[in-house]
Amino acid sequence: MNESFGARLRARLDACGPLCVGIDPSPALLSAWGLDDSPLGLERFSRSVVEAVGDVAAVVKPQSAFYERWGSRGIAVLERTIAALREAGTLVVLDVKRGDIDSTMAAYAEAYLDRGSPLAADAVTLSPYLGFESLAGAIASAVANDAGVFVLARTSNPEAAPLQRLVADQVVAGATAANKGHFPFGPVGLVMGATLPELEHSPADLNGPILAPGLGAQGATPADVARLFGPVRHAVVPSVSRAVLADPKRLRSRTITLRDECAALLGVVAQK
Ligand SMILES: O=C(O)c1cc(=O)[nH]c(=O)n1[C@@H]1O[C@H](COP(=O)(O)O)[C@@H](O)[C@H]1O
Repeated sequence: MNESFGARLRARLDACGPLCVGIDPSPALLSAWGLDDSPLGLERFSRSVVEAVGDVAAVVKPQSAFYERWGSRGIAVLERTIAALREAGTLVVLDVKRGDIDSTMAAYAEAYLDRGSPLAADAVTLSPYLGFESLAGAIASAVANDAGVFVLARTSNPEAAPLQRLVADQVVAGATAANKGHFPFGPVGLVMGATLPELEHSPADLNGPILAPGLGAQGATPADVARLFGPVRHAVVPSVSRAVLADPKRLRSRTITLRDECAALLGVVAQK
C-alpha cells in the first residue's frame, strides 16, 4: 500500500522544515529574471525553481493561472514542471482553487488527483463556495489516490474577510469531520492566510495541515506565522512566492533562510 498524503507531508515537514515555495511565473517575474514572457520563458523559470528549491522546500506550489495564460503550451510546461518536482522529491500542491457541483468536481478530481493524469499533484487547492459537501467526491478521490486537498477557509487577502467570516466555521468543521480517524494527518488541509490579524476560527482539532500563504509580498513575517499558528505549530506550512522568487541568484538562500526562521520561531526541528 502507498503512503497517504498526510504521512508523506509529515515526513517531508520533519525532514525539511516548514515552508512551501510557490512557483508564480508572472510577466513581472519573468522580466525580472531576463526571460521572455513565452512558454519557453515559463519553462526556464520553472526548471530553475525546481533546481533551486526542490531539495530544501518541503512543498512546492505551482500557480496554475500563470501556465493557463499560455493555453495548451503553458499546460504542457505545467505538466513537465509537476513531473520535475516529483523527480526532485518535493511534494507538489497545485494551486487551482477549483470548486463546482459534484459531477464537475469529479472531472476536476480526475484531472488533478487521479494518479494516471499528467497533471496529477500530491494535493490541490479547492474552493468551498458551492458548499463543503460539493467537495466530497474530490476528497474521496484524494483518499483513493493517496493525495490531499487544501480548502480555502480564511484567505490571505483582506477583502475576503466579510464573506469568509460567515462560512469559515463550516469549512473548518467539514474538514475536521473528513479527517477523523486518519493518522498522522487526514487528507483535508485548510488555507488560512499568514496575514490574518487573528485566527477567528480555530483549527486546533483539524488533524490536518494548514497552508498559510502571505509571507513576504503580502506583508506577513515568520513572527506572524508563529503568533497565529503557535497552537498548531506542527501542522502549519507557511507559503511564499514573490519574496523568494524576486531574485534568481538568491532564491535558494532566501528559501533556506525563511524556512529556518519559520522553524525556529515555531519551535519545530528539521532533520536536515
Ligand atoms: O491558495 C493559495 O495558495 C493562496 C491562498 C491565499 O489565501 N492567498 C494567496 O495568496 N494564495 C496564493 O499564494 C500565492 C501568493 O504569492 P505571494 O504573495 O507572491 O507570496 C499566489 O499564488 C496566490 O494565488
